[in-house]
Amino acid sequence: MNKDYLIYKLSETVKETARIDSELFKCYGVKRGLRNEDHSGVLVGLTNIGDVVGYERLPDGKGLKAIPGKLLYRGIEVSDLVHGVQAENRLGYEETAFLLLSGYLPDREELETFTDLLNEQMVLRHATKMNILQLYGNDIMNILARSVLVLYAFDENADDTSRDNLIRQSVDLIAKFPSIIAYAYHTMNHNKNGGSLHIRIPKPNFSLAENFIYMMKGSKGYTPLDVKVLDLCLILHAEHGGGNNSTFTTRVTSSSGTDTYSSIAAAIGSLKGPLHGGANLQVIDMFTHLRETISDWTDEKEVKEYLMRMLRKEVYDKKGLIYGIGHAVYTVSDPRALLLKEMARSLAKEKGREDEFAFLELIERLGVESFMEFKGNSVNKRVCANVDFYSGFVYDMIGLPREVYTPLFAMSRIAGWVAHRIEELNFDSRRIIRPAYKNVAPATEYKPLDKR
Ligand SMILES: CC(=O)SCCNC(=O)CCNC(=O)[C@H](O)C(C)(C)COP(=O)(O)OP(=O)(O)OC[C@H]1O[C@@H](n2cnc3c(N)ncnc32)[C@H](O)[C@@H]1OP(=O)(O)O
Ligand SMILES: O=C([O-])CC(=O)C(=O)O
Repeated sequence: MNKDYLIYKLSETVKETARIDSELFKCYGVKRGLRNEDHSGVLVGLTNIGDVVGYERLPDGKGLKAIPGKLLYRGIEVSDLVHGVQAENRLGYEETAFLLLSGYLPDREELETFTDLLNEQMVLRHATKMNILQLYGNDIMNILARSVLVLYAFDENADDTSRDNLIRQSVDLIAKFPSIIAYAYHTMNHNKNGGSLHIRIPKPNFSLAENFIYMMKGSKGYTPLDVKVLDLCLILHAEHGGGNNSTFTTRVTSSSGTDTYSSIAAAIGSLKGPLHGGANLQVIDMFTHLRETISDWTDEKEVKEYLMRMLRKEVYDKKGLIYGIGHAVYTVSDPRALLLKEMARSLAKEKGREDEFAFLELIERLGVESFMEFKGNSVNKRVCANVDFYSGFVYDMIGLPREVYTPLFAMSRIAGWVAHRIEELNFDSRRIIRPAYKNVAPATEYKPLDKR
């Protein structure tokens, strides 16, 4: 048989054999996407780390009430954390990572030591650097996952899941992600576009945010506000409870007892998806498309009509989605998007890009409005802009290339992932995560090869 025909035939067959009638989910009480009928998530675990709040339960099980979103890291509201460091005119990602890992805010001495430790470990050893230079590829999330898997080979205690070792590995990964991503970008840019191969050594006195921009752009390529905004992005993306797709992936893989590198590589793969962390790229592509397609960026009628056509799958990528809008938990607002939007506004002023900011803000407002008109009654859910809505625009204003947008999410979220991995492996009553699937295929008899 022709091999291409076989692939075609398999694909045609799968059309039928991979199909599950949606009615069957109702019939067997199966929660699609581990979500209840009212859109709330099925409760599958307990955690002390992050808390994501988007609705309140009405008394007597009478449904959910949409409320402004709240995000707590170890019991502390993220907005308080952000305003706290801003009031002291400091940067805050290192403190956030410490908080997530340990469960408490570091004192001055602990913070200084932790920051020194991160800076020390940010410098990649020669073999790791050489490995990144050899990793050919078009996607930094993929290169990052492969680099993380290679770190396994350099770790003499890679499979040890004792608490001490997990903490050691966690700090090491938080420190190494910025260098891996920056070097991977320069390697890819060199291989694909003939760009210069910059291998800058991170500076011991820089914050993690500044070191990343420095490794990407050199010492003359950024302003203090760029560093402040990137640090804010890192604080805001660091953790989002146990249920988000990539953290849940970390928890599922950790529960089997696998090594840290395998578990984190899986989480990177999850985060890359366009419905999760990869949405920051989708938003910027959609924004670029709208900038080019909409003739008057202030014409609400023109913008809204186009967004409605997107929802009807008539234009753009014809997937029926407005990227950066909607969330599995948040309803009225995503607190991270609100904080990021205000930073984006200040940065747009500094960079002279206020027109684009105003256009993005209009897309946000009309995107929500169009969604509610188009889907509102059928899905009975309020939507808002999520954290991915403004992040790509912010990175673009800092002058970071689109290839690192989703990796930047990983660079921050690694703190949340490792905190959840440590929790998953350290409670007494833990069990391997192993839910059930109901088989709905009819029984079929085995036939010998020459009777098929
Ligand atoms: C860091 C993050 O991961 S934040 C999320 C980033 N992702 C995006 O921005 C992509 C666009 N948004 C989405 O796809 C979704 O809102 C998600 C994946 C974030 C959440 O999905 P869910 O929780 O399953 O959404 P929910 O159950 O409330 O959706 C209900 C309906 O609204 C639709 N919907 C949700 N968001 C959108 C959107 N942005 N545009 C169009 N339709 C949408 C869903 O497709 C679903 O339609 P259906 O009932 O016909 O199947
Ligand atoms: O919580 C989610 O499902 C997705 C999200 O916003 C995140 O992981 O930051």
